[in-house]
Amino acid sequence: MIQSTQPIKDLLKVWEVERLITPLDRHFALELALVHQQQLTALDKSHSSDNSCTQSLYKEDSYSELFLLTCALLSKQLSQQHTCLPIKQIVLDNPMVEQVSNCQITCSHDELTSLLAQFACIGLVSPESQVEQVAAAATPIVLDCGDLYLQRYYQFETQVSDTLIQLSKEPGSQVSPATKASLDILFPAPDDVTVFDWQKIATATAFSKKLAVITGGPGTGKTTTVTKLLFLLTQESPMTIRLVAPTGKAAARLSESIKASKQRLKLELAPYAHQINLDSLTRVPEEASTLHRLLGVIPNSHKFRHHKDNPLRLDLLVVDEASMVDLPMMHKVLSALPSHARLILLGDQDQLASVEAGAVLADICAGLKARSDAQSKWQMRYSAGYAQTLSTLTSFDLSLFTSESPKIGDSLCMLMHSHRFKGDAGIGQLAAAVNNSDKAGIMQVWQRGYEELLWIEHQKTQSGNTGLDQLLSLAVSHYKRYLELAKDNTATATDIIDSYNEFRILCAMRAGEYGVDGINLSVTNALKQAKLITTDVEFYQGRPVIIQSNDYNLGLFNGDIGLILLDNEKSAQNGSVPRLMAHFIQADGSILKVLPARLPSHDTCFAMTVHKSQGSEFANVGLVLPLWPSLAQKQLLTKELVYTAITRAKQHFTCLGSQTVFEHASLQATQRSSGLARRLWL
Ligand SMILES: Nc1ncnc2c1ncn2[C@@H]1O[C@H](COP(=O)(O)OP(=O)(O)OP(=O)(O)O)[C@@H](O)[C@H]1O
Repeated sequence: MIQSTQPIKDLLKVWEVERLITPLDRHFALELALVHQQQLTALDKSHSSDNSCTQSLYKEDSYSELFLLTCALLSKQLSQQHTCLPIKQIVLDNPMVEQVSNCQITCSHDELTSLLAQFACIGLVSPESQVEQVAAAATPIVLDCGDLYLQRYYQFETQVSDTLIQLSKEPGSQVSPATKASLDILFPAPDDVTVFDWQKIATATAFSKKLAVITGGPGTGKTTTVTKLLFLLTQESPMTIRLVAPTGKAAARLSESIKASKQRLKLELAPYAHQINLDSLTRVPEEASTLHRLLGVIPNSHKFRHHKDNPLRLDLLVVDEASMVDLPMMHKVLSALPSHARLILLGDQDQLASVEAGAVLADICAGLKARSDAQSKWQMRYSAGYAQTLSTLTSFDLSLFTSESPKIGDSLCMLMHSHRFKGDAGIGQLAAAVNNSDKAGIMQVWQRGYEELLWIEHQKTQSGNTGLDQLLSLAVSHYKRYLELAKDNTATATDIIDSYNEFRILCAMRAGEYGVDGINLSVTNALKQAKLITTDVEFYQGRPVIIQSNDYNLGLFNGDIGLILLDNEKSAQNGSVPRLMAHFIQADGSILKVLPARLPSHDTCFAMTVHKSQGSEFANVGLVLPLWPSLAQKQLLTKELVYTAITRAKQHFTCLGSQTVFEHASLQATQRSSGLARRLWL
């Protein structure tokens, strides 16, 4: 059932050298092969008199070879952020997808599935088996519905889906005529009665359900909706509410948005002060923290203080930017949730999936699409009974959106109208066309010549790339402002950081001339030429830094961005000579200062990856796409990546690229193998 030019053990080394697998993948496969061998030896001893065909069959070398190959493929799959390996996706005549195949699996996918199901190291999940039984069997690998999992990921996925399903079945607050009256005040009837106010429907959902997932693109009103909901809830009874986001930057932005939203709500509700208790607006929390902080980091440990046996002390948890939350983290959050607590997930399901394994938010929303392709439209999926409840509460007839198999559909709400982008504005149009993989639409938007959009074509000549030069001039003109402000002793660190955040270059990848490394170097050189940086020392006034690893003791986390600035404040206090410190804005708006020498691993941050930009927004964004992407780079260029980059921009979006690469990326959707959508929706 397996043919190869060399033993798989040797091929693993070849594949590692060719970077088809990582050293970790090879190590992992060899370790599991060892466990397999030990189990065979144990079986051998216990069945020394047993001559059954199956026993002898599995001792054959080719079976061990197949097992070793399968383990390497599974590990590779996990390294690429999938949570499982669907056996049907294995390319039988070239499983490692080499230039020239060195090994083939000579049986069909079905035969392969049946074979793998019989390995002692692989636990088979039958329709009757319970999650606990599978865990108790403690096989390192699990085979469920044709998908192979590591036991750990299988547990994460099944427990996350079980908890979400359970939460979606439970009620939130009791609805009453007073709830309807308050909703009517919070959301005045639209002029056009045929237009549904999905914000009102989402608020009613999150009020009456224990789980609410409110998704939508930028500016669709997720924060506005959740502010109104929290206001409504605080009218009812006191509640401990916590607001969190995956990164410090996203938490700070959530805090800012809630504050602004509360201000707007106060003005909007002023005429109704005699009907609704405005005082409870002060009880709506504004402070947001990171998920790490919420769960309680234990220094030098990967475990958190809060977990199943020491749950969080809260009644309602709001998680913003949920698309950035990976499967293991979602598992930790759900495990730490006390049994009475309610959960609201906010996010944009079309954004890049999390940096680590899984695509949890996209999987949660997957059931609202008839098909998995980009053109398929979203459609709500309410149970008939709940549609009726929502219709009564909101006065919108939701009977059109019912389903005979709603599953978790009652807990979902999708906001589709962006209030940030004007209907005809370029950024919104381009983001929508890319999100729909609409090739003709993308071309039309670029050709319309919107003031908000600038296309720069790579123009490679013998002496350089004039396209890149144009982007660098743009970068110099933007970064000049904050670098000059940094020299002004009267400017505060917050002012300087705000000015720096007006512009950012985003790259599709890290390495290469057009990756983060190359572009950071080019921008630094351009700023030196413009005399805006006048030193070669590592830490200079105004150097932007991005943290690359978590340092729980310092309170700095992967992706945090700060500026090296003179600590004028301290010197004004004690009269000392100001010294350079790294300044970071915290989620609560305060500044964290760290000695540059104490910073954990970090890089310069004139340019950053699109991945790291999630949860942030900038007035002006410049996206850099590679000129001639390699095959591996092409796989990373997806519509989610381009969409995320475009939607980081509030005022101007510039792209340095070539038309073919932009088009290729916009037409390619991210595929993350996972069984979560199936568990939630089938
Ligand atoms: N129903 C509405 N009518 C008019 N303007 C609205 C409405 N809802 C939201 N807005 C405005 O749209 C802007 C974005 O709203 P909000 O911050 O709530 O969206 P969001 O989805 O949370 O955005 P982001 O994706 O940036 O987090 C705000 O200026 C808000 O005042």
